[in-house]
Amino acid sequence: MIDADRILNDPFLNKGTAFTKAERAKLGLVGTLPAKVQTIDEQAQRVYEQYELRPDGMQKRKFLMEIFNTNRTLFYYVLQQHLVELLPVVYDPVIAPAVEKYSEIFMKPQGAAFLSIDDPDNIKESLLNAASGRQIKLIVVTDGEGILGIGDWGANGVNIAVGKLMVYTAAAGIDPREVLPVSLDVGTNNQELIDDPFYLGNKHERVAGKKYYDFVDKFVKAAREAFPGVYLHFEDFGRDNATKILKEYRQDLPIFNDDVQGTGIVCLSGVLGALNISGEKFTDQIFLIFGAGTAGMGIANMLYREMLVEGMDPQEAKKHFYLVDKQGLLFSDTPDLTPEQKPFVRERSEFKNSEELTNLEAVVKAVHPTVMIGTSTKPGAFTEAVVKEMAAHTARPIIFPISNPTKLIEAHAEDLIKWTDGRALVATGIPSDPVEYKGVTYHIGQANNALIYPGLGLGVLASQAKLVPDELLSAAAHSLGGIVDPKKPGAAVLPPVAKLQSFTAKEAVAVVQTAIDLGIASRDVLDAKKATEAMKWEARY
Ligand SMILES: NC(=O)c1ccc[n+]([C@@H]2O[C@H](COP(=O)([O-])OP(=O)(O)OC[C@H]3O[C@@H](n4cnc5c(N)ncnc54)[C@H](O)[C@@H]3O)[C@@H](O)[C@H]2O)c1
Ligand SMILES: O=C(O)C[C@H](O)C(=O)O
Ligand SMILES: [Mn+2]
Repeated sequence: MIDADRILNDPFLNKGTAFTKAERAKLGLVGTLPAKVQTIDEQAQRVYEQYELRPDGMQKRKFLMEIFNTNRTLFYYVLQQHLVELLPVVYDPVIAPAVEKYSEIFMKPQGAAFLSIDDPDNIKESLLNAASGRQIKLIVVTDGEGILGIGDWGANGVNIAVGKLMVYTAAAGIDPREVLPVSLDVGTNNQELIDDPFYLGNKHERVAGKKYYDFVDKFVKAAREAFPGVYLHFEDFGRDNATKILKEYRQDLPIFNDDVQGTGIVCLSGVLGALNISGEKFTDQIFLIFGAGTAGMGIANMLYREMLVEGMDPQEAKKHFYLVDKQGLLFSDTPDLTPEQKPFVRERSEFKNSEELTNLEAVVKAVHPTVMIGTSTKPGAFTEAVVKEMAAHTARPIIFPISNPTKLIEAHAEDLIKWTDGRALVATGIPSDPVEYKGVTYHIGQANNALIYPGLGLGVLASQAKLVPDELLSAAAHSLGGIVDPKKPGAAVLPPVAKLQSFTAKEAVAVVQTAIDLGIASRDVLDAKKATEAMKWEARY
C-alpha cells in the first residue's frame, strides 16, 4: 500500500488536483483530493492569480516557494510561462533579502545538503541523505561569504544555491530531480547573524586556512564519490577563496565558478554584442575594470583570452587593461594586490601623474577607456562626470554596471543613456526597463551570469565533459551572437531574457560540439543537438 500522505508531500511526485481518476485509484489517493481533476494549465492559472495578489517581492517569493515545496513540476511550469516577470522574484534581485531573512522565515530545507565544518566526517552521508535516493548530476555549492554584493551571510547563503538551480531548470530544462543545493557552513564573520537568536548556522567565526581548504576538499571528494561525474558549480565564495579553489580542481574534474567564469562569459558576450552594434574591432578596445575582485578579474581574464584568440601578442594585450579597485588604479607597487590582479597591473612610469590616479574619474581621464565594467559594489560610482569624461573620447562607450543587487549598482541605465546622449551601449546585472530617449527605445541587456551558466551547464552535462576548459567558456560566450538585430536603433547588447530558453539551448549545443571537438566529451556523444535535446526535462505530468 502506497501512503497517500507521502505522495502528496513529495514535490517530485505530487501533482495535486491534477492526479487523474485512474492515478488516484492506483496510488491510494481516492478521497484525498477534491473531485475536480485539473489540467496543469488550470492549476498554473490559479497559482499565477494568487501570486499576483501578493503585495511585494518577498511575499510573492514566499508564495512561489510554497508551490516549489509542494509540486516541483507545477512550479517550473508557472516559472517558464512567466519567466521575465518571475525570474527577478525567485532570483536576483529579490533573492538578496530572501538570503538576509532566510533564518527568520525558514520554511523547509528545500532538499539542500547542509554541511558543517564542525562535523567534517559525515559529508558523504549528508549528501546522500539530502539526495534521498536521487542520482545527482549538478551541485550548486556556496559557503555564503560573498553573496552577490551584500557580503557574508553564512548558512543563509543556501538560498542563492537554491535560486541558481531554479534558473538552471527554468532556462535549460535541467531535471530538478538531478540537482542538489549545498551549503558549506564554516561559520560567519557577520556580527548581525551571530547576534541573531534565529540564525540557523554555526555561530562562530569563519574558519580559514588549512582547516577550511581541507573541508572544501573533503566536500569535493565526497561529492564525486556519492555522485560520480557530478558537475560542481561554485557560487558566491569570498574573494580570497573563489579563484583559488577553482584553480585547485580545474585540471581534474568538471568544476565551474559562476562569479569568475560565468560573469566573464556574459561580459565577453555583451562586449561582442556591443561591438556588433558599433562596428568597432575587439582588439581596439581599452578595458577598465572597476572593482578588481572575483568577478572583475574573471571578466578581465575572459576578455584578455579573447584578445589572444584574435591574434594579439600577450604583452600587447595586457596593455589594453586597467584595473581600478579601492586603492585607485592598480600599479605594480600597490599594496595588497591579489594573485589575480598582479598580472594586469600597470607601471607608474607610464604616467606623469600616477600619484593622482586614486579615483575613478582621474583614471578615466588618464586612460580613455572604451569599455568600463563595474563589479565594485560601490553604488553610483559611475557618476555623470565619470561617464561624460569617458564619452568625450569614444563614439560608443560600452558601460556595464553589473554590481548586484539593485542598491549597489554603479549607475542606472537611464542615466547612462541620457548622460551620453544615447551613445552608450549599456548592460546591467539586474533587469532594467527599456529607456525612452529622444524618440528611441533603448533596450538594456542583462549582463547577469544567469544568461549563460544554464546553457554551459546543459552543454557540460549533455556532453558528459570531464573538464570545463577555456574553450568551452569561449564557445558559450560566442554562441549568443546573431539573436539581436544590431541594426535596429536602441538594440540591446545581449539577447532578452524572454528568449532565455531558446538561446540557452543554442549555447548548449555549441558547448557540446566544442567538447566533442576537444575530445573531452563522452565517447557515446556524437551528435551535439541530439545529446542536448535528450537531456531536456519538461515541466509536464
Ligand atoms: N551581473 C553578474 O552576473 C555578476 C556576477 C558576479 C558578481 N556580480 C557583482 O559584482 C560585485 C562584486 O562581486 P565579487 O564577487 O567580485 O566581489 P569581490 O568582493 O570578490 O570583489 C569586489 C571588488 O571590489 C572592490 N571594491 C570594493 N569597494 C570598492 C570601491 N569603493 N571602489 C573600488 N573597488 C571597490 C573590492 O576591493 C574587491 O576587489 C557584486 O555586487 C556582485 O553582485 C555581478
Ligand atoms: O546572482 C547574481 O545575480 C549574479 C552574480 O552571481 C552575483 O553574485 O551577483
Ligand atoms: Mn554570484
